[in-house]
This record gives sequence, structure tokens and C-alpha cells, in this order.
Amino acid sequence: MAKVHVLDHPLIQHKLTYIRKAETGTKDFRELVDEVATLMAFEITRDLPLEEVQIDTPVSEATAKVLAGKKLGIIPILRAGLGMVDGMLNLIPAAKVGHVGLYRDPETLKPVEYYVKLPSDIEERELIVIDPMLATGGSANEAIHSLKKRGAKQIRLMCLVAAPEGVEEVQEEHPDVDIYLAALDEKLNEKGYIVPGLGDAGDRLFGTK
Ligand SMILES: O=P(O)(O)OC[C@H]1O[C@H](OP(=O)(O)OP(=O)(O)O)[C@H](O)[C@@H]1O
Ligand SMILES: O=c1cc[nH]c(=O)[nH]1
Ligand SMILES: [Mg+2]
Repeated sequence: MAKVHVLDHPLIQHKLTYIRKAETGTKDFRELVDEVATLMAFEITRDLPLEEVQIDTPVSEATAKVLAGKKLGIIPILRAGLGMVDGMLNLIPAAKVGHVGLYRDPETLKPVEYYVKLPSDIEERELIVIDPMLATGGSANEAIHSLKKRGAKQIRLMCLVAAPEGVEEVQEEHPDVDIYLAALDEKLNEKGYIVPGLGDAGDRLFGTK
């Protein structure tokens, strides 16, 4: 069964509170999502492999550590996932970025795929799928299916806020995909919005409401 990690670093939790507030406008919302994505990238990269190298410091020879060169890929689910890309690239600038375009049909709440463009070597990369919201889980599940169908083997999912219903759906359908969250909220409402959540992440990021 996939693990669920709630990244409870105080800076992440503090900034998430301002992201949630209804009075936070587009500019601040976008900046805060970017900052939280950087902090979450710091946590999610904790287990990156290191290797030893020999170096000379000004004082002596030393055995030191560098990243072992694991290939990473960041996969935002359009649109709202775009708001987290730059924040992650701040810490992992060599990662390749692939895009999966999905929208959730407002009536059926089912995901509709409209765009996929991925790095050519996704089967060799550890992929981090990013989307601020994991609500019913339909969009994340569809994006992960889409990646697996094209050869992806190692996938993690990183979201700001999730509903328990969505977490369960992803765990059931993709037990190999660990989930990283800033918060696990209470429930979904009758319109499929996360409660208390933060509203429509895409609209708040891009000012489209
Ligand atoms: O777990 P689910 O029930 O599938 O809901 C979550 C999805 O809904 C939102 O996208 P939306 O459809 O609003 O598209 P947008 O990012 O273009 O606004 C959100 O960014 C997720 O992708
Ligand atoms: O609460 C929600 C649910 C789906 N999509 C959002 O942007 N917010
Ligand atoms: Mg939206």
C-alpha cells in the first residue's frame, strides 16, 4: 500500500494557512504556492541517493558527498499544477518537466485529458506528479495511468491539500505511488470541493473567476 506523508514543517503549515484564506488575492496566492512548492521539494528530496567523492578543501583531502545523479521528472497536471513547477525547479533545476493536461468535468467530476507532452526517457526517471488539489482522485489517477501507459515506472504524487476520499482512490488504484501532502482535509462537499480546502486552485492562481 502506498504511503501518505503529511509534510508538517511549520513554514509549510504557516504559508498554507494564508493560501487557504478567502481574502488572499491572486498575486499573493501565486507567490505562496510557489514558496510552499519549494519547501515541499526540500522534504520530498530527502531520500535522494548520494555518492562519495574525493575533494581537496583548503585544509586537507576529504571524502565528501554529492548527489548520485538520479534522473528526476516533474509532471504538473494542468492548469493548477503549473503553479508549483518553478518552486520545485528552484531546488531541483536539472529535473525535466512533462505536462499532463486534464480538467475535471463540472457535472460528472470525471477527468478529461486534453494534452500530454513528456520527456522522452520517462521510464528512466523518478517522476513527481504535482497538483495543488487531490479531491475525488480522478485527475491524479488518470494522470498516473497516462504516465504508466507511456512507460513510467517510478512515480510519486505531491499535492497541497487532499480529501480522504481522493487519497483512498489513489491508494487503491496505484498502490505503488506514495503521496506527499501539505494537509489532509476533512471531506469533499456535494460539488466535489475539498472542505475546508482553498477553493478552486486554478482559478485562484490565474485569476479566472
Ligand atoms: O481529484 P479531482 O476530483 O479530479 O479534482 C482535482 C482536480 O481539479 C482541479 O483541476 P480543474 O479541473 O479545476 O482544472 P484546472 O487546473 O485547469 O483549473 C485540480 O487542480 C485537480 O487537477
Ligand atoms: O477543492 C477543490 C477541488 C477540486 N479542484 C480544486 O481546485 N479545488
Ligand atoms: Mg480548476
